[in-house]
Amino acid sequence: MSIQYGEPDMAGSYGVVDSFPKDFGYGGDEAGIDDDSSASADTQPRILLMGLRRSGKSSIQKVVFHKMSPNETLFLESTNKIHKDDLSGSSFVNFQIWDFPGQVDFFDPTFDDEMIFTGTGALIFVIDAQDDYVEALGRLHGTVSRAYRVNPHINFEVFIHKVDGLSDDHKIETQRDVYQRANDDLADVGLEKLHLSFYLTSIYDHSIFEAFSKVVQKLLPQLPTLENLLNIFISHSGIEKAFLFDMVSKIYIATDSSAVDMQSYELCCDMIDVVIDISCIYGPIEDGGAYDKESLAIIKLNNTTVLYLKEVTRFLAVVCVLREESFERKGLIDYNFHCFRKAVHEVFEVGCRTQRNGGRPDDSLTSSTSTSSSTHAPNHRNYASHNGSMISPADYPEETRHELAATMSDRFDCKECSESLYGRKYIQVEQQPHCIPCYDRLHANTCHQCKDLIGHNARELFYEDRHYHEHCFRCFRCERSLADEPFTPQGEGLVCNECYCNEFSSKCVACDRTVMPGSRKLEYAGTTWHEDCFVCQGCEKPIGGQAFIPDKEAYYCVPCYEARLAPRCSHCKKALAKGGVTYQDEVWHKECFVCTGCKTPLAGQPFTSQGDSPYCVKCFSTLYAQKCAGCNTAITGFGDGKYVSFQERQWHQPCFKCSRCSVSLVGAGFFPDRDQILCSDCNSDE
Ligand SMILES: Nc1nc2c(ncn2[C@@H]2O[C@H](COP(=O)(O)OP(=O)(O)OP(=O)(O)O)[C@@H](O)[C@H]2O)c(=O)[nH]1
Repeated sequence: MSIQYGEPDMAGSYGVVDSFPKDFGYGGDEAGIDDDSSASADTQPRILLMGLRRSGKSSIQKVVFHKMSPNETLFLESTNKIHKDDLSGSSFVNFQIWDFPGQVDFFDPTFDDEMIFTGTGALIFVIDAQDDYVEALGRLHGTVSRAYRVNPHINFEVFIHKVDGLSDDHKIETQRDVYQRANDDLADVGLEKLHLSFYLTSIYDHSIFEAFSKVVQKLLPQLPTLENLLNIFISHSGIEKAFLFDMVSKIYIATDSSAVDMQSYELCCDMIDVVIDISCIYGPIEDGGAYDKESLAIIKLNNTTVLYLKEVTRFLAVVCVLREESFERKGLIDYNFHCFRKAVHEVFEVGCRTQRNGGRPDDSLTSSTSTSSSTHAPNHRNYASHNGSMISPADYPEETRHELAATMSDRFDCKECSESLYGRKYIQVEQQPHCIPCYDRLHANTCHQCKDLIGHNARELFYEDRHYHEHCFRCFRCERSLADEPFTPQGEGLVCNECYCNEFSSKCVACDRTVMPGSRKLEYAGTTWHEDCFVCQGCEKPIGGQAFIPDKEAYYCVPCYEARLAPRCSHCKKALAKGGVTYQDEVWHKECFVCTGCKTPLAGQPFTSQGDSPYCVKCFSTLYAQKCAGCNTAITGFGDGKYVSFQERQWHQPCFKCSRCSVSLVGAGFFPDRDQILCSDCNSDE
């Protein structure tokens, strides 16, 4: 099988560029690099993407560097020749990415491994984790051992890719297995020294950007300097976390030395997308670029966190995460940012001038550079003269700036052991710099789980005041990692949602699945539903927070109930959902049940009927009631008790008495005498 090279005229003409840092160029700032100083294409350092066919190499390159959406990669065609992607014009990092076809054959005579591996900074080997990876491991072994023999300075990076399809446990198990087998294979041929780094990646989340960031950072000789600059910047400005991002690729080329938590990183990545998208829509059309000197964005989240993005160079931006109260000192942050920006420019100026001088530092710089520092990595003293003017909140404003500038350019020692920190990594604790050993000894947190110290370079996760190694942050029941999962504290331990639900949560009566804590649910009559499962029996739509009517075992929204089941008012014939009155086996809206005579509502009032029609007392009395032969008022039956009836006449009971002596005749014998009624005594007197 023969391999074609993407640009045949360049094949075999590559200059020897040694390991990556040498002649490492940057897409510099406008004034930063002369045209003739940028590395020519054939001497640019390169990153190789290798792996079996369809492992995802081209997708990675397209998603990270060309903003292709992950779904579009489904339509990528197989690569059949080496594809060289030159990023020098569009990205901060001035390198080429070579995407190799999956079927690359090292034994083909046209495969010039000397030429390919000599100028390589990093070799990324992509393994499809959703596939059987035995063949991939064989190819990995063949590739890295061959490359190592040509250039032992290459960084070998293994992307265990497409992990979006795997469960968390499966991911960890796959990583462990790949790690074990790959290293065993190398040990078998005596290549124990060859170091492989492993990353779990997917183009469907931020993991691919994070992994690429790590790959690129390892190739940056300026990394310690940039980290220190960011440390100083954040500690003097009340910022919690800051990333220096390449805007095109969303690779962060440096961050301060506090642990990177994925959530902050993802927030910052999302912010960059928002800024670029909005600039593309509303930015000045004539400039063409979505990102320029004026680029600046502030996003206030609803949890009192602020994200602050500012342009540093044509390709780089700082994205900071800070609390709202710290952002009140925006003037201070901006002033310190200004110092930081100047320092970053100067750091890269050094690289550019060094390049122009053919690899020698120029005279003006050697006088202020310590002899031990690399020409590409100015030590702390180089930038101290710039960042020395950064000020802390307590020192703000004005006059103290100069004092600080003076003192910081004098000494820069570890607070504990007093050893010089120039050119070394350090960590700020309460604004005091500590060397790494002192930091680990005095300030590193103890893991709540294993009780060991969490060293400065271990990934640390914390919940309230408990700190954990990343690998100790697990569910105490099923042991799964909780790094990217919601969890609930249970006494001293943490449990994942699934375990928690199995034990404590209620089940939805509709679907019989667990109602996850924190999810929206509905409880009624001691039963629980997922919000979406509580649907109207009629229209089958979720009822949500609306009123509903239970009917036997079913529930209906009001419109469905009215349309299908509700009884109809005997008067207006409209549905009656609730309330109402029943009269003579028929239902009525309260407002429809009125006196047949005067139309006043009768609900809650005494009423009587004449035939089928209801009447209020007043109307009934006027229209139909008999008059009492005693008092001549109506006998209504309401409140006036029983009445007595004799022949054509009626009396209220109290009125039924002897017309002469007024003795009550109720229950006694009486004698009608024309209009009168008499007791037996008065009758015999006659
Ligand atoms: N699920 C998932 N699919 C991915 C991921 N990355 C790439 N793919 C898919 O994998 C398939 C192959 O991707 P390519 O980028 O063409 O693979 P390649 O390694 O360049 O293949 P060759 O050019 O043949 O060597 C495509 O359908 C991609 O959509 C990932 O992170 N997750």
